Amino acid sequence: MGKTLAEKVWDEHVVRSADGEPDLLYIDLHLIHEVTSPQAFDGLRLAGRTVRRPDLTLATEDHNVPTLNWDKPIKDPVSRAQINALRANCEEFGIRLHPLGDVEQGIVHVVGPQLGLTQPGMTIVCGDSHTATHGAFGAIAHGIGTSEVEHVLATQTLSSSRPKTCAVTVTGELAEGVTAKDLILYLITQVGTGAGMGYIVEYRGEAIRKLSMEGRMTVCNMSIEWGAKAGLVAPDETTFEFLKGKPHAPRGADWDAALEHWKTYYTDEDAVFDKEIVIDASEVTPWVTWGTNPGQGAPLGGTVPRPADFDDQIERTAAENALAYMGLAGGETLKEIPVDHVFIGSCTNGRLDDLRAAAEVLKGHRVADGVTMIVVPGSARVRLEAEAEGLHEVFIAAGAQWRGAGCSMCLGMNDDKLDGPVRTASTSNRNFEGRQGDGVRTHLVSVPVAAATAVRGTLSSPADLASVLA
Ligand SMILES: CC(C)[C@H](C(=O)O)[C@@H](O)C(=O)O
Ligand code: SF4
Repeated sequence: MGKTLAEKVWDEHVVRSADGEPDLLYIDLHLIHEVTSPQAFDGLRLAGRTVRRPDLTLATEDHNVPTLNWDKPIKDPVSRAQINALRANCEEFGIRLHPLGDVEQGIVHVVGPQLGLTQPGMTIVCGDSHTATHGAFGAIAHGIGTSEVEHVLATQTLSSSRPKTCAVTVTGELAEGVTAKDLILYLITQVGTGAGMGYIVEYRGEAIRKLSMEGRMTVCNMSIEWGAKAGLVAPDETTFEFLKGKPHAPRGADWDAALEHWKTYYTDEDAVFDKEIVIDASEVTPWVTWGTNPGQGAPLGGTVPRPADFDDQIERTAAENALAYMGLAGGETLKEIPVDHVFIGSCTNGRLDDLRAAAEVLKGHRVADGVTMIVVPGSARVRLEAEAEGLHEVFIAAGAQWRGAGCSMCLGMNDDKLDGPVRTASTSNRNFEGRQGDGVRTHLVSVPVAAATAVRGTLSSPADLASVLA
């Protein structure tokens, strides 16, 4: 019997396998950031260990960094301590770090791909739940806990039970104006936030093949939001084109050899998945969450559901609680819901393509009165590339704030936190209670929807801007 893509990659990395025990896997790339690494380094120190492969380990500063005055000393004492600990640990253990001010500094899941470090067929881990982003290149990539970070630092291996495999086949094509973000939000609404538990998911089918690498990263990024251990896409010409010429991509004869090998990473015709989900791309429309988990979503063109719409008692209670937190009754027309803030950024939607899409919508428009909009590039390189194209001028002219790179308002671990019962439209991946600050009500949306919402002041799609004077 043939193998799935995930099985091929897994099998190539097994160092030791024994009946009834987890496999020991070799790890090709270990990414670290300031939040989940300090105790791991403490553990190494206590045990008198070194880092086994500093050359396969890369650190960046992302969660705790300020996006204003990022060239000045960090004011917040907690954030400063986190960043200083990372710097000291990287220095002591000989790990390459991209600190604030470095062109490669940025969100760990933006930095790996932009450097060409993320490649097909690799195993990639990071003490961060959105590591599946790297699966877009046909890698097995997933989050690990801090004790596992220590284990990987010390041994470059990870003890891991072989997950089951799941295929999400997206047939047909996404309609004009419908993005990868809408697709993944739609999927999670359909299957629920627990459907992927215990699985490595392969996203496949026509609509996935047509996505750019950025779109594939957006989809894979949110794999954890429906419980999957990892999400991946088989590499193809789009992948190879993206990687070619990137700083760490192979060159010359090495490139040819790599390419030949990368082309073996696909699911064999006769391979069998443990679970299959089929989605019709033509049913996906611009999507928005109304609740407090990424599966509580609805078409932007519709209304907020009422608790009574849910047959399942657990879902009904969850909807009641979510609506109460969100300050909604149910039944509201989504496009009439006013927002206070708009956040464009995060490892889901903070890449150059996303900023281009935002600028395209904002060009010639103004952010609505009473709305604050921040645009946060996923990395310093993305910021520079955006500025070279003049995108920042579009944002500033529209009245948005143009910031430095980092996780920013995706989660309240830095200065970019909001306070109180304010409402945001956010291109990030989590709308949990308190995620963007105490009491903050988050609606997850795509980049074009976020930009259009900033202009109209209520949840909107770019098509709605026709009626707004430029
Ligand atoms: C801080 C970090 C451990 C966390 C994660 O694992 O995902 C963060 O990145 C998040 O998005 O909530
Ligand atoms: S941008 Fe958000 S989701 Fe991504 S790593 Fe940072 S905090 Fe986590």
